[in-house]
Amino acid sequence: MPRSISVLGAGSWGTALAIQAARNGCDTLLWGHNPQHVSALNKAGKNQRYLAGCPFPASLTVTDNLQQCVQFSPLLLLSIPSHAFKSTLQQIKPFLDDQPRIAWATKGFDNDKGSLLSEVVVEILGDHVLTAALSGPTFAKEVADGLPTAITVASTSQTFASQVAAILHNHRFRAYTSSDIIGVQVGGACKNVMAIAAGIADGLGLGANTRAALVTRGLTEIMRLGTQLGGQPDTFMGLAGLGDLILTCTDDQSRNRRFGLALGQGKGREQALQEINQSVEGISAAREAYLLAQKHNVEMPITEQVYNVLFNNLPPIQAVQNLLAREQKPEI
Ligand SMILES: NC(=O)C1=CN([C@@H]2O[C@H](COP(=O)(O)OP(=O)(O)OC[C@H]3O[C@@H](n4cnc5c(N)ncnc54)[C@H](OP(=O)(O)O)[C@@H]3O)[C@@H](O)[C@H]2O)C=CC1
Ligand SMILES: O=C(CO)COP(=O)(O)O
Repeated sequence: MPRSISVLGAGSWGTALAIQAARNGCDTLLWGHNPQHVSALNKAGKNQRYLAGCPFPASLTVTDNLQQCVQFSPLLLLSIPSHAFKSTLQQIKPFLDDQPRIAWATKGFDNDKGSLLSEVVVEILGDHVLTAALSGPTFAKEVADGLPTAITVASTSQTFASQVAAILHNHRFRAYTSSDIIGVQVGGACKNVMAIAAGIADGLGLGANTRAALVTRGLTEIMRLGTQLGGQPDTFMGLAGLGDLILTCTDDQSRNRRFGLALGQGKGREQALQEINQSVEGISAAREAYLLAQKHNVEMPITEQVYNVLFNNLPPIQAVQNLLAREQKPEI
């Protein structure tokens, strides 16, 4: 496979992944949907809006032309928010060749049907497409700054997983492979809901014990849903599970955690979103995970409380009380 990649989505994560691939000797084209933003990126040689202070390597260029981007490389990496995932696939479909290779770093579910993004790819493009999902504890800024990071690339094709991983892997960025594309996607989508929960608890000033309890019990319910959907238990103990859960529940670089913090401090949903002014994937993920849990009869009490705070105006402190009022039971 040629050493080239097209990255779709010029936000913080798409830009960081494009920088990483380009640094790794890959010809890289980054697509952004906003022509003014793309022109500013090309002019400045960096993404001031989303990744200030991280200059582009020479082998990275930016375009607003989707057809050009799709035809630039046989490997496409989507890093757009989940709400735009399906519509972007519909837009690229006419430009694809007969053996598309699609990877994505988006963390979330389909915002209409709650499907996994791998199911959306099959629905829109067919089941002949080679697919891979990237997930793990990876703040964009730290990757762009070249700080050591590890990620999981999951595909049902070991060969494709290795090809995608090789484009990104280097001495500062370890790209592991996995065959569990379901578990990796569920871990990445659901940890954002737990980061909102942990943020709410910290915003309410509930302390370190509460946070650790939420992370641990959060992992339990993510595993319940993930294994019910076909994921492997071990995946949830790995980078795309526990690794990313710890990262986003405990560090204020996480937008989901900061959103929860704001809610816990008494701010409204719209004010919190405005202050963050970037993707907060845990909001739609809370709704989709809650509905999936109902559909599959999976117990997800933390997700349910986050859903009620976000969509039924439940006061955050009442959500905590509801969790604490649950019946006593065995841990495992
Ligand atoms: N940031 C991170 O550290 C990480 C993020 N992720 C995941 O990556 C995905 C992307 O998030 P991230 O880059 O952080 O988000 P950002 O909020 O940083 O950027 C979002 C980008 O998507 C663009 N966008 C919005 N709507 C559309 C659309 N309809 N079509 C195309 N582009 C659109 C935005 O453009 P505009 O500026 O015009 O709104 C912006 O460029 C999410 O699923 C996130 O969970 C995963 C790992 C790490
Ligand atoms: O997914 C991420 C890190 O792995 C980024 O988390 P936030 O979207 O909460 O900032």
